[in-house]
Amino acid sequence: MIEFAVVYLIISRPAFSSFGQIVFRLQIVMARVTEGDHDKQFEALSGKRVAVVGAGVSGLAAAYKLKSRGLNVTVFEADGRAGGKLRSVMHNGLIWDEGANTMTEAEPEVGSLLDDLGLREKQQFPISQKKRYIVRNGLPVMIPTNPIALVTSSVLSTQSKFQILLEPFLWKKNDSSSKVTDASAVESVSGFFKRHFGQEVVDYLIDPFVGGTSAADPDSLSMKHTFPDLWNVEKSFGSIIVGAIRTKFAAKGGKSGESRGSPVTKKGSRGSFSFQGGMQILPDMLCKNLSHDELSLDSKVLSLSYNSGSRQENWSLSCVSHNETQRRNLHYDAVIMTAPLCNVKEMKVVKGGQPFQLNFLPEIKYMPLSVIITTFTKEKVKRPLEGFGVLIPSKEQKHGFRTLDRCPSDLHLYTTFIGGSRNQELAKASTNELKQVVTSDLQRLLGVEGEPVLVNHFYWSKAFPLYDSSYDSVMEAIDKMEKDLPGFFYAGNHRGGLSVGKSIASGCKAANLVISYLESCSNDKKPEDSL
Ligand SMILES: Cc1cc2nc3c(=O)[nH]c(=O)nc-3n(C[C@H](O)[C@H](O)[C@H](O)COP(=O)(O)OP(=O)(O)OC[C@H]3O[C@@H](n4cnc5c(N)ncnc54)[C@H](O)[C@@H]3O)c2cc1C
Ligand SMILES: C=Cc1c2[nH]c(c1C)Cc1[nH]c(c(CCC(=O)O)c1C)Cc1[nH]c(c(C)c1CCC(=O)O)Cc1[nH]c(c(C)c1C=C)C2
Repeated sequence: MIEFAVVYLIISRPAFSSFGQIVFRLQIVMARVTEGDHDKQFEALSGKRVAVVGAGVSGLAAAYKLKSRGLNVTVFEADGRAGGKLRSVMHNGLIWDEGANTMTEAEPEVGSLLDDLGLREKQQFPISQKKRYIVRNGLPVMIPTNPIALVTSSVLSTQSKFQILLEPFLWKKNDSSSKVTDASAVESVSGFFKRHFGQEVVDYLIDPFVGGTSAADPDSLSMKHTFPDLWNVEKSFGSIIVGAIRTKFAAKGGKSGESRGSPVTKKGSRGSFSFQGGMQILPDMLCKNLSHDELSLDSKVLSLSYNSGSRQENWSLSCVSHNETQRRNLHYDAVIMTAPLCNVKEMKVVKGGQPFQLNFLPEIKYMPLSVIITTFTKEKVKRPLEGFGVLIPSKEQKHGFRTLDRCPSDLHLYTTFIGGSRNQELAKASTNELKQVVTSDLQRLLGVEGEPVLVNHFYWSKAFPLYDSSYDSVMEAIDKMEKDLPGFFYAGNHRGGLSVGKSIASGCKAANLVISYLESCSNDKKPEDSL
């Protein structure tokens, strides 16, 4: 049976707005407070060289932070372009994204970066942000966003609605939690939500949600790694509903207090956004800050070598261009690695002249995904739907729906994601086959007629790493690399979350760790230097 998550998104340009000025002024005030600290850091770090491997959003954010602290950075990118999973296309007046379509500002690092880059005025918020749909009985139904909407919604049966309301009394403990081995650590997302809310909630809310945020299915995903906050809520409160209410009240209580009431929380509350020109604007702006020598495109890192003996530039790195005409060997004081772990595994690492085997890095499963762009003239779409998008639960795929909108006035543009854990084979299908699938779905879902005006296909063979039950071993392996290799730091979407915001935060955290590491190195060397 064909099963996959299907989506479409409607974003209408004229309704986007921006709040650039107010936020920018706030940021200038904060910069003054920290000016003195920056001067000291500049002194301790000047002349230090850091290699950043990968020019995805995590690597570029790390490089931006390091450069703003006065460090010399070089970003190495295997591809001929920067951006990684952020990839926008402009064609005949149309703009679409073949990678991430939107991002949020839940992480404070994102807000600071948008302010610093002057990107506030380019932010675009989709209209009808909260109108998200799932397909039930073949029709799009709006996902309830508050308890009252849940009661009146047709997404769930009355029994499931009662089960949600009574969850504080009815939720079941994880049977395995009492065993000696902490088997609860590998509980699946579906197991966890079934214990709290029942199977229908898993099938019609959780399954489409995880499909639309990781292209995975709830049986394969580890609860601990996919929803760490909810995992901890259960540990603290037992009931998710009780935990959510108490956390919300605690947060409201804190808002009035100066120290806790962060402007970021307020900014972040506007939800998902993109930029005029698409998501690619973000890596493009980050690249603008780097000189030609600081961004080395078409430079695949093949090997890294650490030598503790030398007082400076302990790391040497070799890279090669696509056609292997250019091979270089360069020296650095620290390395931030942001390449996917499957690529790191292929690298040769040497420590103190001896091979440092990376065979402790586990095999990671990756989700393949095809992104299909189709446009239809407006008169050919009989039942247009306004909103953020539609997700199709696995259970509904028996209806044959497998199938996002951002466009000029006479066209509708749909972005359809096909693939994910339940549908790996179809993701690899030909453009023509996928065009038929998408057109047929859009026909049933939105009443489109005839053939699309434009079809564009982009295939990601490894779109997302799967945070499955074995992900603890992945985290342990990353920790081991960092512990055994001084000055080596790992960042990106394999650690702490898949989203653009979390990848940026991960890059910024790695940059902070590099700064602390280099400061500690320069402190250690001072007495020796004075000899
Ligand atoms: C189709 C799709 C849709 C998505 N939608 C969203 C969304 O709407 N919202 C959201 O928040 N997130 C979304 N995401 C997730 C998000 O885009 C990514 O998780 C995030 O951009 C990853 O950034 P990164 O820097 O960690 O990794 P990447 O972007 O993967 O960057 C890693 C870089 O390392 C380079 N590299 C690899 N090996 C080497 C080497 N040996 N030497 C040098 N360079 C190397 C790669 O070429 C790549 O450019 C989506 C992802 C995909 C694929
Ligand atoms: C298969 C459909 C997909 C759609 N987007 C993605 C897939 C796989 C990829 C993706 N989208 C988001 C993220 C970040 C996740 C995170 O941890 O924040 C990723 C990796 C953003 C996102 N998409 C949806 C939600 C609820 C979120 C979280 C942020 C937000 O609330 O805005 C749901 C969703 N995904 C897609 C659509 C059309 C859709 C809503 C109906 C496409």
